[in-house]
Amino acid sequence: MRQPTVTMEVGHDGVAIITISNPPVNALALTIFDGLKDKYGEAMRRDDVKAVVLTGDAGKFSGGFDINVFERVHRTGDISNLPETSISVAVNLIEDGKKPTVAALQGLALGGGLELALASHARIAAPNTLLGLPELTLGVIPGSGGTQRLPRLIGLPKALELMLLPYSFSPSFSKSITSEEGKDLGLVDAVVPSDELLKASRQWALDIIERRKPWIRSLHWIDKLGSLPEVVAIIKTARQQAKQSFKNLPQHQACLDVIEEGIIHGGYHGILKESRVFKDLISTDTSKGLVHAFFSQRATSKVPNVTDIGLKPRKIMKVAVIGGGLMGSGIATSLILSDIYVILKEINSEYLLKGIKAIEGNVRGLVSRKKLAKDKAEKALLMVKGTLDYSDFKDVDMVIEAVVENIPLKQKIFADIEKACPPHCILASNTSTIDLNIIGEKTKSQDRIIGAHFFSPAHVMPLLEIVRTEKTSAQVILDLMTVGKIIKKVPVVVGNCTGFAVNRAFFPYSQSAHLLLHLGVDIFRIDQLISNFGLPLGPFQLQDVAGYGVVVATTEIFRVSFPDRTFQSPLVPLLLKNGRNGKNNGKGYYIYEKGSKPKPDPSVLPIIEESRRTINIMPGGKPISVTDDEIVQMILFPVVNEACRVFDEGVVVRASDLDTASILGMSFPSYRSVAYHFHSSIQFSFGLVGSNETKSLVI
Ligand SMILES: C[C@H](O)CC(=O)SCCNC(=O)CCNC(=O)[C@H](O)C(C)(C)COP(=O)(O)OP(=O)(O)OC[C@H]1O[C@@H](n2cnc3c(N)ncnc32)[C@H](O)[C@@H]1OP(=O)(O)O
Repeated sequence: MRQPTVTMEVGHDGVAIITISNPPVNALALTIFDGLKDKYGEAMRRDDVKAVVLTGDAGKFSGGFDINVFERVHRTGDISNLPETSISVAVNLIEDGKKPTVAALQGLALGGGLELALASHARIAAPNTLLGLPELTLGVIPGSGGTQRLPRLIGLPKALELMLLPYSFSPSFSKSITSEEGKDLGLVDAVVPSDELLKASRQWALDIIERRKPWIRSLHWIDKLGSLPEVVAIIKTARQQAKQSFKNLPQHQACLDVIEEGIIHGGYHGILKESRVFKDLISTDTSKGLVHAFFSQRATSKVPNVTDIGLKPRKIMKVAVIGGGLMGSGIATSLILSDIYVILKEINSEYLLKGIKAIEGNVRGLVSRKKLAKDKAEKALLMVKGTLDYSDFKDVDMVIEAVVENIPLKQKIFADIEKACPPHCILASNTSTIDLNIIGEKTKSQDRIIGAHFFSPAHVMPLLEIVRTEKTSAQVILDLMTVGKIIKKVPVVVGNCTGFAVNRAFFPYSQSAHLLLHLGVDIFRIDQLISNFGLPLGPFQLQDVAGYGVVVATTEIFRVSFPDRTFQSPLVPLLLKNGRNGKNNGKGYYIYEKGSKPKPDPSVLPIIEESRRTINIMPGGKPISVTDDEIVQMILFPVVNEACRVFDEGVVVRASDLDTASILGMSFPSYRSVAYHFHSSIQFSFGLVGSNETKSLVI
C-alpha cells in the first residue's frame, strides 16, 4: 500500500504545486498535515516561490480528514489522537501565509478537504467536482474553519443547507454540490476543463501576486453575511427546524451555536469555539454510531471468496422482472433509472398495464419531488417493455421474480424461466422469507439461483439484501452485487434462512410489541416511544403500512421456523375479521388523512380489549407497570438477541453487515448503532458492533 505523501514541484513561473496523495480519496491522514507543514515551510522560505497551488493526486482533491483517526479516538478514548490543524494549517500556513494559495479542485473536495480550499485565497475547479461539508453525518461539525468560512463565502442560508441537511455516503444522494453550482454561489472562482486545471490555477495565483485578482482571506470577509438581525432570525429558524428533523442529534444545534459565535464575535473566535465543540462532539455516542455506520457500509463490499478471488463482474444489460405489483414495479423503476433495459412480465394485460402505470407513477413522482430531471425520466421510461409470455426472455441476463409469496407458484416460475432464459442468465427471487433452495427445487440451475431482496418502496429504499445458498456461484453473487451498486443500492450479502438477515432479526420487533400490548401497555405509547428512539415507524404503524394479510402470513412462516419464540397474538386475525386491513383500506391502528400525521384510531381499542380478554395474560388481570425505557428495551433487546443468533449461525459475514442492513432496510437510527447498551455488565451494540460477542440473551 502506498504511504500518504505530500509533494512539491516548483515551476519556472515561481508557482509551487503542492500535491496531496493518499489513495483512494486523498484523505487527510496525520502524516499529510506534517507533509503540508513541511512543504509550506519550504515554499514560504524559498525565494524562487511566489505563490502556491494546492491540489490532490489522481483526479481527486480530498475526501476530508482521515475518518480512521475518529475511529481510533472512539476505540481508545484518547482525544490526543486528534491533531490541532484548524489554526496551525488552515489559518497559519494557508490563509495567513505570506504567499497566496490557489486550490485546484477536481473529483471531490469534501469535509476537511474543502476546508483547506476555503482557507485558500481562490478556488479553481474542474467540471463536476463534488463539494460538501458532510461532517454532521459523522456526528461532528466541520473542524477546520468550515463553519466560519462557508457562510462568509456563499451566505448563511445556503451554507446552513450544505452543512445541516442529510448527506448519505453516496455521491448520488449527497447534499453536496457540483463545482458549477459552487461557481454560481461564489464558492468557486472559475470552472475550467480538467486538462487546464493546473495551468489556470497557476495563472490565477500569479494574478493575485500581480494584484490582477483579489487576495481574499475569507475568514475576514463579511459582505455576504447580512445584517445581525437577519442572521439571528435565520439561525433561530434553523434551530427550530433542526430540533424537529434531527431530534436526537446534538451536532446540529452545536453547529448553529458555533456559526452564531463567529458571526457575533468574529471569525477567529468562531474558529476557536469550533475546535472546542468538535472535540466535545467526537466523544459522543452519536459520533461513535455514525462513524461505525460509515465503515460498516463500506465493509459490505468485501465478501470473502467472492470479491477477493479475481472474478470480474459480467455486464447485465437486460433484466426481466416477473410481477408488476408494488415490489416488481419498484424494482423495474430502479433498473430503468440506471439505464438497464427491463422486460416486465405479468399474467394478463390488465395487471401489465397497472404495472407499467405504477412504474410511470414512480418515475414521475421523482420528477415532481425534484429528484430526477424530466428528460432523464422520459428516457428511462423508454427502457421498459411489457410482455405476457416468456418469448422476450431469450436474451435476458437476469430475471428477478417478484410475485406473491406462494411456494408452488414460485417453483413453477423458476422451472419455466430455466427453460426460457439463456444458460448464463441469473435467476433471482425477491422473496422476503421463503427458502431459496425450495424455490429452486424443480430446476437444475441451483448455482444461478439467488435472492434479490429489495425493501419497499424498492426504487427508494437503499438496501439490497443478496441471499446466497450454499450452491449459488461466486460469479452470480458478484454480478448481483455489481448490479446493486449500479442501481445505487447498498448490497449486503447474507445467507439463506427464514427471513434472511433483516426480517429475521426484526421478527421479534412486532412480537414483543404484541406481548406488551396484551400485558396491558397502551399501543400508542409503544409506537411513540419507539419513534422517539429514532425508528420512523413504531411496530404497530409498521403493521398498518404492511397490511394485516401480510403480517399474518409472515408471522405464520416465523412460527413454523421458530416455534419456541413466537408469540401467538390473536389481535391481527381479529382485526382482519373486523374488516380492517391497515393503511390499505383506511382501517388501521391509525387514521390516515392526506397532509396530516397519522392519528390514533379510538375505534380499534374495543378490538384490542377483546384480544386481551381472549388470551388473558395480564398478571392478576391488571396491566403491568413499566417505564418508558423498559418498553424500548423490551421491544429492541429481543431484536438484538435475534441479531446475535443470525450472526452465530453465519447468516452474515460480519456483525457490522447486520448493522448496515438494519440501518438501510429498517431505518434503524444509525446514530444508535453503538450506543444501545444491554445490561450494565454486557455491553451490546445493536448488531454486536466492534465485538466478537456472540452470546444470545433472551429476555
Ligand atoms: C476536520 C474535518 O472537518 C473533519 C472531516 O473532514 S471528517 C471527513 C469528512 N469527509 C467525509 O465525510 C467524506 C466521507 N467519504 C465519502 O463520502 C465517500 O467515501 C466518497 C464520496 C469520498 C467516495 O465515495 P466512493 O467513491 O463511493 O468510495 P468509498 O467506497 O466510499 O470510499 C473508498 C475508500 O475510501 C475510504 N474513505 C473515504 N473517505 C474517507 C475519509 N475521509 N477518511 C478515511 N477513509 C476514507 C473508504 O473508507 C473506502 O475505504 P475501503 O476501500 O477500505 O473500504
